[in-house]
Amino acid sequence: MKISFIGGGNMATALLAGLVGKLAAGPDIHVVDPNQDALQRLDTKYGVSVAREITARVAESDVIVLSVKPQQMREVAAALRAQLAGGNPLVLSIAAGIRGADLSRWLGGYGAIVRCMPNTPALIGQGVTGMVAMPGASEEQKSAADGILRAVGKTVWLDKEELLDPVTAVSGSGPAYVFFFLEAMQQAALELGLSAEQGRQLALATFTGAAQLAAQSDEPVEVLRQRVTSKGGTTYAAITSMEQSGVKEAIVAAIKAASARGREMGDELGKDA
Ligand SMILES: NC(=O)C1=CN([C@@H]2O[C@H](COP(=O)(O)OP(=O)(O)OC[C@H]3O[C@@H](n4cnc5c(N)ncnc54)[C@H](O)[C@@H]3O)[C@@H](O)[C@H]2O)C=CC1
Ligand SMILES: O=C(O)[C@@H]1CCC=N1
Repeated sequence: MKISFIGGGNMATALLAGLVGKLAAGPDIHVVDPNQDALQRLDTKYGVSVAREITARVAESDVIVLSVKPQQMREVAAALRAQLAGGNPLVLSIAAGIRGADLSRWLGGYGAIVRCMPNTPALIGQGVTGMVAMPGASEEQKSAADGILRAVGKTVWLDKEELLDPVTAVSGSGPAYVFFFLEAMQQAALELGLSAEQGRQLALATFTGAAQLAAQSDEPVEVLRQRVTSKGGTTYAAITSMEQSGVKEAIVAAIKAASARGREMGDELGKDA
């Protein structure tokens, strides 16, 4: 498979890590980014072909991954539009918020588009990606998109594009919530007298172990939580404190705020001047 990435930043790097040597050889991957340092890093690490601007080379790809910031998508689509004339590669957008209809319009009515929302654990092959296809994407192209994202983790297909904003809020942004919770656990460990290294080991192993236990269990997470919580014991003290502080409500509100922001970005950035 020949794949081009427009934008060689964090997320493109995470995807490349899983793809190179599996779905595509280094030289069959082309990365466009104005940042010479980013290109140099990717070329050295993966032996990909690189360029600072979109050229005809991009149109020779089977799949073109749009991995720039949402705010750069319109400008990138305008530059890509001329190169797409006559061809039919799959355009795979990973940008938060940007809607398929807007992207299609910016690309001159182009139809072969799949939108997806990966997350950074893709870097270690443990990502999860929500995906939705626009009507002009063929079954073969959907399957190619699925293969690319499965090379870096799991995929979840959606039948409504609106659901990508909730997916962005839950799993796209989700690693940041986990890191935030880990930060809090590590801070508490330190304040209670453990060393930074001890706190890091205890917090990380607890998070990984509990997540794997939940994934392998048939029981709801609520039941698993209750099993840790002896009446009047230490966990009870902690959960009671969290309930009194409204922690669950705050997390639900935060994730809803992320979803609303995705929708708002779609409204703002999709508007034609
Ligand atoms: N970081 C994350 O956890 C996730 C990010 N995303 C989406 O991925 C996209 C990229 O995000 P990041 O990789 O975090 O951003 P980033 O800032 O690390 O990467 C963006 C790259 O695009 C390059 N760029 C800027 N203008 C360009 C142009 N005209 N042509 C080509 N390249 C250009 C920049 O030099 C930079 O290397 C965003 O749309 C974001 O919504 C999706 C899922 C998760
Ligand atoms: O924060 C953001 O907008 C992007 C999308 C999901 C993760 N990072």
